Amino acid sequence: QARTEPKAPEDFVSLRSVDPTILQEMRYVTPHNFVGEPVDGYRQPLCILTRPAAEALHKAQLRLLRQGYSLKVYDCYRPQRAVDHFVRWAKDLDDQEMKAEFYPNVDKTRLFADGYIAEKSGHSRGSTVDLTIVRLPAEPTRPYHPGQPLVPCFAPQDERFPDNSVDMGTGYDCFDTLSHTLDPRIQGAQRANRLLLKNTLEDVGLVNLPEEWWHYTYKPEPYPDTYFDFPVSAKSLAGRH
Ligand SMILES: C[C@@H](N)C(=O)N[C@H](C)C(=O)O
Ligand SMILES: [Zn+2]
Repeated sequence: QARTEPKAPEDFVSLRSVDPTILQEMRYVTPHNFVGEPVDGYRQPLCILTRPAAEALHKAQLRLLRQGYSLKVYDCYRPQRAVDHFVRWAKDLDDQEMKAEFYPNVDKTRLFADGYIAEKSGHSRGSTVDLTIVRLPAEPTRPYHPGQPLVPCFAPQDERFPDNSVDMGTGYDCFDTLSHTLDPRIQGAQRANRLLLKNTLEDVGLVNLPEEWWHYTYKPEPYPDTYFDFPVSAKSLAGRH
C-alpha cells in the first residue's frame, strides 16, 4: 500500500513561484553528486524553501541582475531521509565511486567530522540553500553521464566538470579545505566571486558556513528546531490555501 507522505507546512514555497529568474540545477535529483545516484526523497528538480528564505534570495537576485549576474541554486530544502541516505553512504567504505571528483584528498571517514556533511542538516529546516553566481547570459550546461571520467573538483575551471557559474576556485560540493570560503590560497577573481556571493547574501540576512563557499542559511529561521521529511515534489506543496 502506498505510504501517505508528510506535506510541507503552509509557509514553504517553490522558489520558482517567488523568483522565476533564479537558475536551478538541482544536483541531488541526478546522479551527478558525491553519492553517484539520485538521493532519497528528491522526486522532482524543485527548489523548496520557507517563504522568508525565498524572499531574501529574490532581493539578492534583484541586486545581482543589475550587475549582470544571476543566482543559481544547487540544493534547497533537503528531507531527513536524504540526510539518512548520506549517512548510510558514508558508512559504506567500499563505495568510493565519486571520490576522484568530490573528495580526492579527504578520507571518506572524515566527511562528517570535517564539517562537509551534517547528520542533522540546516537544509532539512527549510531555510538553508547551496548556491553560486552565474554571469549572464548563462552558457548552456552539459549533462553528466554516469561512468564518465572524473576530474578533481579543485582542478582549474576549464578542466573540472563544466559549470556555467563564475569561477569560485572549486566546483560545488568539493569536500576540501580549498572550499573554505576564506581559504587564503583562493585569491584574485575567485576570491572576489566568493565575496560577491557572501556580501550580497549577508546583506539580505543569510549566513555562510565557513567550510563551504556555497552553503547559506537565512536567519532568523522560521523553524530553528524542526527537521522535516516531506519529499521534494510539487505534491508536497499541493492542496494548500
Ligand atoms: C552536503 C553539502 N552540500 C552540505 O549541505 N553540507 C552541510 C554541512 C550540510 O549537510 O548541512
Ligand atoms: Zn548546504
